[in-house]
Amino acid sequence: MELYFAPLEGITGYVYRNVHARHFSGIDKYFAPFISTSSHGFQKRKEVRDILPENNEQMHLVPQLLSNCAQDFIDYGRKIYELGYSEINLNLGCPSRTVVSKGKGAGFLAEPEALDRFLDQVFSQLKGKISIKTRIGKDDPEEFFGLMEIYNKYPVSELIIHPRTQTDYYKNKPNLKVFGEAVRHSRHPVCYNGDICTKEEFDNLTERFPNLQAVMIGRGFLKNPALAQEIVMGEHLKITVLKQYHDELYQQYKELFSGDKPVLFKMKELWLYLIEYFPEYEKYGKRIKKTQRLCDYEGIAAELFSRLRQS
Ligand SMILES: Cc1cc2nc3c(=O)[nH]c(=O)nc-3n(C[C@H](O)[C@H](O)[C@H](O)COP(=O)(O)O)c2cc1C
Repeated sequence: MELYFAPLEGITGYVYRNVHARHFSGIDKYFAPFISTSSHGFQKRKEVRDILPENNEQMHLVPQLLSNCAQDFIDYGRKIYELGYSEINLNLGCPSRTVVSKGKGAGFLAEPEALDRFLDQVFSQLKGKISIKTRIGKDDPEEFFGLMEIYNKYPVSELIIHPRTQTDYYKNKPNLKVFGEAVRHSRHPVCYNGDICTKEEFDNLTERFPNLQAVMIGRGFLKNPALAQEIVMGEHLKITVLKQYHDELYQQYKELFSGDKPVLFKMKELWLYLIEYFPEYEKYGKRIKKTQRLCDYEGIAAELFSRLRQS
């Protein structure tokens, strides 16, 4: 069974992925955050930079596209295969209102006929591997049975299922009953995604579903960046390595951005998840959220690591 690092837009860009891959092992594939297609081709240099092979040498990367236009997907897809990638992932899970209102991400799930036509055109014209990351419906988990029939018609290389509906966002619990039905009825290898943050949660899931191709983890890896090696090799997170990982990430963001604000923005987003690992995390979490200057941030981070060493 393989372990995948989920795409987390705004957090797991190439700088983050490289730092993570340098300090922690056990990840079979990293998925890049989505690139939204348009009829004008790649729009932002930032998007291309994120998936350039020279920026991703230390990992197996799968680029992801967010699209409801088959021709745009095909045009972007060809460019991505030309870069040397063997797999592209289609995002049918993003629940954000701006994405859904355009009929993309999980919004596309509400239009099964259009989705069927989209997949028909894409699979007949693109010859590389295409995997799908999907939620189980727009509003109702029952939608998934119809969606499965559509997915089963095409040579999808892997079906990654986050068993929530779009309207669930990240609330409620993943629907393991519907996920189990999907595992039984899918023609394709299935990967589970959602709410796995500890080895115990991983073990419970894989005991219940022993035939999964892979498990994809997002926030769990942000909370404990050594979780994959803990699952695979029983190696727990070491404070020294965690500190090196933090320091290198911080350093790289300082080199990349000018001014305190964008660096703090990136680090604050990371701490939203990482903080739970530290003692008295609520108090420190608030202090990090409030900081406006890098020098103050550095003081709080140093205090957090020294508290962790003492605990
Ligand atoms: C901040 C954030 C950004 C995300 N960005 C993406 C994205 O670019 N593409 C995608 O398919 N899913 C995205 N997701 C969803 C995650 O990949 C994943 O499916 C979700 O967090 C559930 O898995 P987890 O419980 O292991 O985190 C994002 C989630 C969060 C919280």
